[in-house]
Parts: sequence; structure tokens; C-alpha cells
Amino acid sequence: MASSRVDLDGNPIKPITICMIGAGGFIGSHLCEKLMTETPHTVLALDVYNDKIKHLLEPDTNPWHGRINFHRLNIKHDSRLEGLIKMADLTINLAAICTPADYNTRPLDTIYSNFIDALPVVKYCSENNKRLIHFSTCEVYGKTIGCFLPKDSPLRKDPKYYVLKEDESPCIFGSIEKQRWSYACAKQLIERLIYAEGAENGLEFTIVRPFNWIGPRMDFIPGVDGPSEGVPRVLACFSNNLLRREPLKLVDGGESQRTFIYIKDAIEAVLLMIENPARANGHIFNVGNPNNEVTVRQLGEMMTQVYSKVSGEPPLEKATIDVSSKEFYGEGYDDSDKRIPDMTIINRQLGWNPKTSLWDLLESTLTYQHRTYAEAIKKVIAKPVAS
Ligand SMILES: NC(=O)c1ccc[n+]([C@@H]2O[C@H](COP(=O)([O-])OP(=O)(O)OC[C@H]3O[C@@H](n4cnc5c(N)ncnc54)[C@H](O)[C@@H]3O)[C@@H](O)[C@H]2O)c1
Ligand SMILES: O=c1ccn([C@@H]2O[C@H](COP(=O)(O)OP(=O)(O)O[C@H]3OC[C@](O)(CO)[C@H]3O)[C@@H](O)[C@H]2O)c(=O)[nH]1
Repeated sequence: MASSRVDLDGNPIKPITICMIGAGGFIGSHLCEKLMTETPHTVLALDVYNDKIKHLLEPDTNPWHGRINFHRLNIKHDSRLEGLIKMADLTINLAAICTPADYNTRPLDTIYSNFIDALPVVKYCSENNKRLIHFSTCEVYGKTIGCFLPKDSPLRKDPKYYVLKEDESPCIFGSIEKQRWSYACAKQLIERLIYAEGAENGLEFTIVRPFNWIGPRMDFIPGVDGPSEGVPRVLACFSNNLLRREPLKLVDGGESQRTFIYIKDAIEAVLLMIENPARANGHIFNVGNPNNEVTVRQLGEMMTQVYSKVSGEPPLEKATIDVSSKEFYGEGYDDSDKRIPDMTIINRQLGWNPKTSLWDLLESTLTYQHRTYAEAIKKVIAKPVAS
């Protein structure tokens, strides 16, 4: 590891110990990989699962052996949590229920996971003067102001009505019956609590609002490495459809818009936050790629084209089908209409910008999906169904 690593102000970077909660998930696995391969830092990796970081934990001959230690624990009820936070210089909290299919069907679990379970983490960091990087979500913005304007209003084209700014945009959620917003609301309240701990008790914090980070190891493929009836996020839903040669399901016409960012670009931003505390503390950062905006329908069409290229299989004649949100997610679902991150703050504080185009990131991700799952899917499909 280069000992000459310096921060953005030219100061040498000292090795630190990081307590990473939720290290076994999608983002955690990429962050652990980055920290092991490119930095001298040590990671205390906390999670209920470790399948996605197994390659970093074994074998003992890995060059980073000894710098990553896995602790299997559930932060809901484990007395080791405070001790592990105390052992570290920095805590990164990624643990959450964060798949939209859960928000309206398991609202209590969602609220507990995203608010109640995060409380002790904030408390222990504050009481022990430990720095905290907390993962929130772009979903705290909810809907755009523009979506309430008449459909033909020219103001809908004005960025003032849809670009999402950390220090200006309001958080606009639906009614309480729309339980979709249980997650966003819990995330908003924990953000407010962390902000208040900073203001009243001097907690050193950074809040990250990821805008649809996607890439290898995201979620699961139903029936292969996750429950057959499970509904992961859109990348894995569409990957599953493509692998099984089924039409992609477009919820409510696939009209919602998203900006997708490659996980590896996003992890660069997190590393800058870790290694530049003076520039990152006290800030809330949007982390997304405003250049990669598509409707969900366009995403489906692009994934279909890319998958055909990487698998060598022709696309289905009917590549997509429409499905209502009630049928797909159940009662209480609602959606964010559009999500374009304003990049001013992260650019000013950390000089960071995303690089990878949507086509390129889908090409590397779907190559991974095909290599990892195509054979397993064939076996699942070939298995006779028990009568
Ligand atoms: N991926 C994105 O684009 C995105 C977007 C917005 C927000 N986020 C936020 O980023 C964070 C990480 O997201 P991800 O995509 O890696 O999700 P993920 O589900 O892959 O990872 C979350 C990890 O937390 C672990 N976890 C959950 N509850 C736990 C508990 N009680 N004790 C111990 N471990 C627990 C899970 O086992 C999982 O490994 C979440 O807070 C999420 O809300 C992610
Ligand atoms: O088969 C499908 C699955 C989903 N959709 C639609 O795609 C849009 C995006 O869905 P998804 O990736 O599942 O999640 P969201 O972007 O809505 O929310 C996430 O954003 C950030 C995060 O906080 C964590 O990742 C989470 O809340 C959406 O419009 C679905 O309806 C589809 O058409 N077909």
C-alpha cells in the first residue's frame, strides 16, 4: 500500500480502523473491496450475512489478511455493538431494509430498521466522540415539486422544479395510507436526529444520499440466491427476467425516471469522504450521476439490448409487459417521479464527479449477471415442479 497517500489538501493519510455496519450488503461489499485493495485501513465488518464479502475474508493468503475482521451480529440486539464502535475511529452505517417491495408490505420492520435500529449507533458515536458516516437515501426528497404542476406547464422543464438540492429541496411524501413512504420518512427522521446531534452535541457526521447505485452483487436473483417470491430492486428484477427469458415487467407503464450510477464511481466518492473528514464533516451529500437519466421503460429497453449483446441470445419479440403497481407491489405503493441530483456540494467539497455511462455500466453489470447466474437459472428451470 503506497505510504505516500495524501488527502485532497496534501496531508498524509494515516491508517484508521472503520466499524462498517451492513458490510455484507451490496454497497458494503464494494466498499470493503476498495478499502482492502487500495488503502491501508482496517475494517471491522458487521453484518448478519457475509456471502458477498467471502472473497475478502478467505483465504488467509489474501494480501490484506488481518485488516478485515467479520463480526456476525444483528444490531437490533447485540451488546458487542458499542465496544466495536469504541474500537474504531470511524463508523459507517449501511444497515437497512431498503427494497421498495418491503416498504408498504412490512412498514413496521422498515421503520424499525431505518430509524429505531440506527438510534444506538448514533448515540454510541456521539457519546464516544466517534465520527459517523450514515447512509440515508435520495428517497428523502420523495416527489418533485414539478409533478404537482399541470402536465402541460412549461415550468416542468425548469430545473428549479425538479433538480434535488441537499440544502434547499423539500421532502415531499404521500399520505400515511401510502406506506411506500415509511422508509423515506424513517430515513428523514434519522437524518434530522444526526444533524441535531451535530448541532447540539458536536457529533462529527456525514450523511450520504445515494441515487440508485447499481452494479454486480446488487440484491439477489429470486429462486437462485434469494426467495422465489422475493422482489428485489429494479436491476435485479430485470436481470432475473432477462436470465429467464421472460418479458420485463414495467410498473405503471415504466414512466418514472431515475438516474443510475455505477457502484464503482460512487465508491470513489465514499472513499473521499472517509479520507477527507475536514471537508466531509457536517455535510449531506447527494451521490448520483445526473447524466444517466432514463425512464424505467428506457432502462428496460437498454438492458434488453445490452443483455442480448453479452449473452449472444436474441431479445424476445415482446420484451416488456405492463403491470399495475397494485398488482406488483400491493396496496399502499407510490413512487418518486424523477430524481436528478444537484452536484454542487459534493463537487465543491470533494471535487468528485461520476464517470461511467449507463450503457457501459450495464454492460459490465450484465456480463457479471450472465456469468454468475445463467447456468444456475437453467438448472432451476429444468427442475420439475413438485405437484
Ligand atoms: N443501493 C442504492 O442505490 C441505495 C440507494 C439509496 C440508499 N441506500 C442505502 O445504502 C445502504 C446500503 O444499501 P445496499 O444497497 O448496500 O443494501 P443491502 O441490503 O445490500 O445492504 C444492507 C446490509 O445491511 C445488513 N443489515 C440490515 N439490518 C441489519 C441488522 N439489524 N444488523 C446487521 N446487519 C444488518 C443486511 O444484512 C445487508 O447486508 C442502506 O442504508 C440503504 O438505505 C442504497
Ligand atoms: O420489475 C420492476 C421493478 C421496479 N420497477 C420500477 O422501477 C423503479 C425503480 O425501482 P427500484 O430500483 O426497485 O427502487 P426505487 O428507485 O423506487 O427506490 C430505491 O431508490 C433508492 C433506495 O432508497 C435504495 O435502493 C430505494 O428506495 C420504480 O419506479 C419501480 O416501480 C419496474 O418497473 N419493474
